[in-house]
Amino acid sequence: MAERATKRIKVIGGGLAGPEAALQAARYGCEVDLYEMRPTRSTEAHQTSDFAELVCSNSLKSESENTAPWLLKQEMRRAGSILLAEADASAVPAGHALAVDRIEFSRRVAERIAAEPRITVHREEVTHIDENDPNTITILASGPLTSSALAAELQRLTGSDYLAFYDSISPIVDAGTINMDRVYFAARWDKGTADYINCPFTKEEYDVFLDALTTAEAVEAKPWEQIPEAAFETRHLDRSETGAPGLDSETWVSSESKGSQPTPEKLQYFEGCLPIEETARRGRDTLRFGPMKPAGLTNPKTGRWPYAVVQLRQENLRADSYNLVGFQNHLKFGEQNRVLKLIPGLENATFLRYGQIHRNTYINAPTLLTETLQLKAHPSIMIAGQLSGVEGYTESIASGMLAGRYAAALAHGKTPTPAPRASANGSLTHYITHAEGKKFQPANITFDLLVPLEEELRKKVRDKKERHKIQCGRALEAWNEWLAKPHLHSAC
Ligand SMILES: Cc1cc2nc3c(=O)[nH]c(=O)nc-3n(C[C@H](O)[C@H](O)[C@H](O)COP(=O)(O)OP(=O)(O)OC[C@H]3O[C@@H](n4cnc5c(N)ncnc54)[C@H](O)[C@@H]3O)c2cc1C
Repeated sequence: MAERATKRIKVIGGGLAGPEAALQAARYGCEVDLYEMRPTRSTEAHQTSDFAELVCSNSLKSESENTAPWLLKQEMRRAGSILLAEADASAVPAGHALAVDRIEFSRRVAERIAAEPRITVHREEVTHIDENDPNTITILASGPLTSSALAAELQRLTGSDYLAFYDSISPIVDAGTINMDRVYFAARWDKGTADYINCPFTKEEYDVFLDALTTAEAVEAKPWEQIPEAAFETRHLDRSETGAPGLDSETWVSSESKGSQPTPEKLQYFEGCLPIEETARRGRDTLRFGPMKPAGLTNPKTGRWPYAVVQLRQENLRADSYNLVGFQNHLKFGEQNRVLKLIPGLENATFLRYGQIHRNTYINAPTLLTETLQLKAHPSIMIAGQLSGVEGYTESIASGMLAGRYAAALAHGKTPTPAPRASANGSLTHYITHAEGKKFQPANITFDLLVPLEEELRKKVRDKKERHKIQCGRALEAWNEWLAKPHLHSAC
């Protein structure tokens, strides 16, 4: 039984990081107030008032052993991440990836929160944070779509400007409206189970589709999409879903640009992270070698790879809806309905959701945050989730998990010990707190962030997979040691 903490924990945000932080802090004996503004006030992307709503894809990325997303999840499982456990319990078939039934996932998280007597839920927008309250540790986990009043409050506290960048949503199609005679199930290179529906194109079909896509009408930029006159770089981050084997069928790519205000005609996009129509404009074959890559996807009807392919990934356990992998876009809904129906097999499709693009907010963590996710200027305020500069569902949950544990230690009058640098969790934190402030970009977990192998070992082990295996082994060892440290247990 955990001993009672002397300070309360206030968690702002009922998305992914917030509930995980709240549940962790409660588990370690703290009284927690969890604030969520929905349904009173919603964001541009959320559609429900549920906790832990996945606003876009339903994938928590790769489960392939010795990949970076797998490593992060393994560490989280060992540390007892509550949301990841509920994600595991809500899993749907998705080849090498962990994808979840989003409704079931949210329902389970809500159940866990309701069952925790130490958590009090407040359905209200937080617009003020008292940095001088000696009795409260605040975890700010209000996400990439933090309400503007709270963003202004954050600016007051940090004294620095916030950033805006763009992020995209792929369309979802009603499975019952897919013409199954024209499509086929297959796993790329026959690796894993054949969970993806593939829509095969001939050259003629591809040409027609490409012409329609590149000339379709785009949405005008809304006020919330405008990039503010940022003090440092403005950026765009996007996901390009590839479905490639060995990957988690989802690769987030980012790059940066110095931004000026976008015009309605032309939003600023970044190399390697474009909406599908922008990628298509790069060249007639760009899609065929990118998100519409047919390699390894043999069509059983022809025995050959098609000219190009659109992959559909299962959305929920009932398998009654699928998302169009990599088809985030910024087209008008009517135009999407017209253009996407040119995809073979989707000629009579009903789209349950169209692609969209949204503003995101995050802080300049290298300047503002300590390795235990506390604001340097106000140590009783912590930042977790996407707002802290990590990128992705799993990374946001991981960050909430760490914040909850650190906050619990602080509430018990202990000094939290940061996650070890060698671990995936520690590497993510190390990245956001040590990257160059001026060029800071949010990041997913990748091997680039982990401690590299010594030069000698690198030369000896030529195979990349083998090197990754060694890095994962070292990370898990360091993580286990950290988990076993008494300072964490003394907080419970
Ligand atoms: C449009 C979009 C699509 C994305 N798609 C993906 C994807 O497909 N895959 C992926 O891995 N990542 C994706 N991300 C990135 C990121 O993983 C998610 O945004 C993730 O939900 C971040 O978790 P979080 O807990 O930090 O924030 P959120 O999950 O957004 O939770 C923050 C919560 O805080 C609440 N809130 C905001 N302001 C206040 C306030 N003032 N008072 C009280 N409550 C407040 C919000 O209502 C929200 O519920 C996407 C992001 C966006 C914006």
